[in-house]
Amino acid sequence: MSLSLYACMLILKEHHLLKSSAIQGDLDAKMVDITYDSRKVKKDALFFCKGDNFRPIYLTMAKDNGAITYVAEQPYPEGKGMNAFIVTNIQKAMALLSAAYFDYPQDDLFVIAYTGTKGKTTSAYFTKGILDITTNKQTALFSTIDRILGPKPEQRFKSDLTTPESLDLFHDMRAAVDNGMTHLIMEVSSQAYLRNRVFGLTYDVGFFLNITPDHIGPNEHPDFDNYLHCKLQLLVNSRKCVINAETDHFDEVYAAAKTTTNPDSIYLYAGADFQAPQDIDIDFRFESKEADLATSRFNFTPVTPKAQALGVGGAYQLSLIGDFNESNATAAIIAAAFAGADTEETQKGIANVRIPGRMESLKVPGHGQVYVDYAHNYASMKALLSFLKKEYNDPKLIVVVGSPGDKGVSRRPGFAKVLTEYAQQAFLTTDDPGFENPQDIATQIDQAIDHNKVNVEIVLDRKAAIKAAITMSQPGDIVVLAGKGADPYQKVRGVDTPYPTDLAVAKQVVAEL
Ligand SMILES: CC(=O)N[C@H]1[C@@H](OP(=O)(O)OP(=O)(O)OC[C@H]2O[C@@H](n3ccc(=O)[nH]c3=O)[C@H](O)[C@@H]2O)O[C@H](CO)[C@@H](O)[C@@H]1O[C@H](C)C(=O)N[C@@H](C)C(=O)N[C@H](CCC(=O)O)C(=O)O
Ligand SMILES: Nc1ncnc2c1ncn2[C@@H]1O[C@H](COP(=O)(O)OP(=O)(O)OP(=O)(O)O)[C@@H](O)[C@H]1O
Repeated sequence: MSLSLYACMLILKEHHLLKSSAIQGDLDAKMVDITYDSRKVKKDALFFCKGDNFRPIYLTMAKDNGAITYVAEQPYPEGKGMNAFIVTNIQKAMALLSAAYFDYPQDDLFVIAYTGTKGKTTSAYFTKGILDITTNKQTALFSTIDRILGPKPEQRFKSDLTTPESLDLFHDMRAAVDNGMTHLIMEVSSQAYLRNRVFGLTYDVGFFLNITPDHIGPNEHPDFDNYLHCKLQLLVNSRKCVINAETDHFDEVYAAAKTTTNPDSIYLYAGADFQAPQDIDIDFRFESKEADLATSRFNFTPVTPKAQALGVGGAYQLSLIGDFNESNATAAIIAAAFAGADTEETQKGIANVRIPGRMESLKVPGHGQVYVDYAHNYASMKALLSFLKKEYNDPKLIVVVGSPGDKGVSRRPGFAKVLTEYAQQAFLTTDDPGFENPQDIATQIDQAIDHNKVNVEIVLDRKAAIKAAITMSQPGDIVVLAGKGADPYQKVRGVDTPYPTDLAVAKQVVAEL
């Protein structure tokens, strides 16, 4: 892979990003490496000076290590003797130049993108389950949990971000193409748009699953309007748009899709009981059928002619319970149909999908049933707890939960509200406290709980909280270990401190009972 100075200049000029440039020699000179990390620079590299924590010394290091060109929002004396492109927006410049450097790998992939406050990972995994059959395992996945770039075990690794930095994104897309992948399913966070990680990227099909307040606060979105605005960009950048008609802010969401997409290429889905406004045609409906505590069954019905043309209507079964997962599965079925899956492949592929940390359960002899789930805001906890209340016929709910530090501050009153509405017993504990004191976070949640309705204990040691919850539970009770899913660490003061996972801790507790 390589990129010439001339190509950089043209791309930056075309997008009106170039403020000034300093070229040391021949414009045809080529960069054969690209990075934003001075520690990874190789000979003849293109280096991006970006980030809140960028220091000019990194440019010195990059130059010493062989970088010949830098891109930055201001000139640096440390870059003397190098080629320089000074740009108005480093994140946009990095996305565009990275796509060019890796030779536009998105053009060789059918790209399906999901955004939404909840359900991205689940929908992405359901889609992968189906398309692995349709494409014979030639489907890549960029999710919060894993990044899968090929069929071999060494082509799969844990994700650090839901949506990678642009340079990493295009690097991994190129690797996926080189590994023979033909399709890509990716989760797109609102942060990805806020930070221009996906700037210039167009998806073949883009999904808007839902939106509720989250990710608002220092280091994230300044307010809900900004959060919504960022999420809407996914639809603006999709060739076909698929929208959950039951989402809050539907009118704004539909309007965003229409700005760049003809209504013929916009599809809506909803549950069977959803009353749509008169001027709206729902293209796909799903309807719950009988379910047990291990399996969910539902019918999926294309209603309009354009939906029927996709041809994947029928009866479906999931190994992941929760009525919200039928909505996620509906999105996945539509995505797979656009990618060419038929009904049989879709039914087979989706039926056995399980996702680490989502609705994992554990039977505990002599005690209540344990559920581990990644629900970590008001909307997802409400979906989870109301589902369990209904399915288990109003059991006693014992919930272990904490709220992270340094972000998502709105989750704290949200947890207090949902615990007051549904739980009988809560153990407030630690969940990625970052640079905050976990006791303060727990106290903030506790203060907003109605103690006439819920008994609350603060047990900061998460393992001890899980032990206390399981030990006190009686047969017929439900113990919910919420918020961490399958996370194998606690983020404490900038360090990912190893943690065995909630399910592993629960199993250990049960073994010792
Ligand atoms: C606020 C935010 O999005 N920050 C991301 C961003 O950081 P940044 O651009 O400010 O970079 P930085 O960490 O300040 O580093 C400064 C620069 O110096 C460089 N450096 C550093 C040391 C050195 O010796 N040499 C050197 O060159 C670094 O490589 C970097 O380029 O780019 C980094 C990758 O280059 C990300 O790791 C980082 O995500 C942080 C860790 C993060 O937690 N982000 C969360 C909020 C996030 O993005 N979450 C969403 C999901 C949430 C949602 O649904 O919205 C996600 O997509 O994961
Ligand atoms: N459609 C939905 N509506 C409401 N809650 C949901 C929905 N889908 C999943 N959830 C809940 O949210 C949790 C997280 O689900 P999932 O990981 O699929 O979402 P996500 O959008 O990837 O979340 P995040 O951005 O936090 O990583 C699940 O464990 C479940 O409790």
